[in-house]
Amino acid sequence: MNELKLAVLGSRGAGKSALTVRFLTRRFIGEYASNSECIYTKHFCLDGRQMNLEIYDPCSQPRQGKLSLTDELHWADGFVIVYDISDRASFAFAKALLYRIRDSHLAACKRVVESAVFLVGNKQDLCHLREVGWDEGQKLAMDNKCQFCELSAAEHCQEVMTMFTKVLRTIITNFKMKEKRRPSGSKSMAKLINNMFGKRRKSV
Ligand SMILES: Nc1nc2c(ncn2[C@@H]2O[C@H](COP(=O)(O)OP(=O)(O)OP(=O)(O)O)[C@@H](O)[C@H]2O)c(=O)[nH]1
Repeated sequence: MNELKLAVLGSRGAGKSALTVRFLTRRFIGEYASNSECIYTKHFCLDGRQMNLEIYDPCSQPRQGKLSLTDELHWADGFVIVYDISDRASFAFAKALLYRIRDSHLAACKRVVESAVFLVGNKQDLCHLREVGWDEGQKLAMDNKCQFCELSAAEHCQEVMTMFTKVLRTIITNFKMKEKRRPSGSKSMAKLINNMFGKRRKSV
C-alpha cells in the first residue's frame, strides 16, 4: 500500500482548508478554524491502487509546536500551493514558497526533477475583484516546472477533485521513477565491477 504525504500551503485566508475539505468531503464549508493545524488522513483507491493519504493543512497563525516550513518541506511528498486571485500579496507569498521548494529540491538532488507541486489560483468566482492575472500564474508555474490551474473551492467541486488527483498521480510517478532508478543503477554498477575485475580474474 502506498503512503502519500501532501502539504497544502499558502498565505492566510487563501483557501487551504476550503480546498482540502472540498477534496475530502466534496463540501464547501464557509468558515474554518484558522488557529489549528490539521493532518487529515484518507484511505482511497487511485487507478486501482490502495493509498493511505495524509494531507497537512497548517494554521497561518504562529503557534507553539507548529511545524516550520523546513519541516513541512521534508515531510511532504508533494505540495499544493494556494493563492487567492483577488489578493496580490497571497501571490507573492506563493511565489516565495515555490522558490523555497525549488531550492530545497536543488539542495537535495543537485538537479531539478519534476516535483509534485501544483500551483492553484483559488477564488476564481471572485474574478471581478481579480488582482492576479491567469497568465501570471501560468508563467510562475512554468518557470518553476509545476502544474497550474485556477479554480474556486466554493463553486468547482470537480476541478478541485481533478487537481488533487493530478498531484497525487505525479507523486506516484515520482515514486515509481525513484524505484526504477535504484535497481538499474545497482545493475549497471555490478556490470561495471564485473567488467573491470571479472575479466581480470579470469586471466590470473
Ligand atoms: N469566494 C470564495 N471564498 C472562498 C473560497 N475558498 C475559500 N473562501 C473563503 O476564504 C476564507 C478563508 O478560507 P480558508 O479555507 O479558511 O483559508 P486558509 O488558507 O485555510 O486560511 P488560514 O487557515 O487562516 O490560513 C473563508 O471565509 C472561506 O469561506 C472560494 O473559492 N471563493
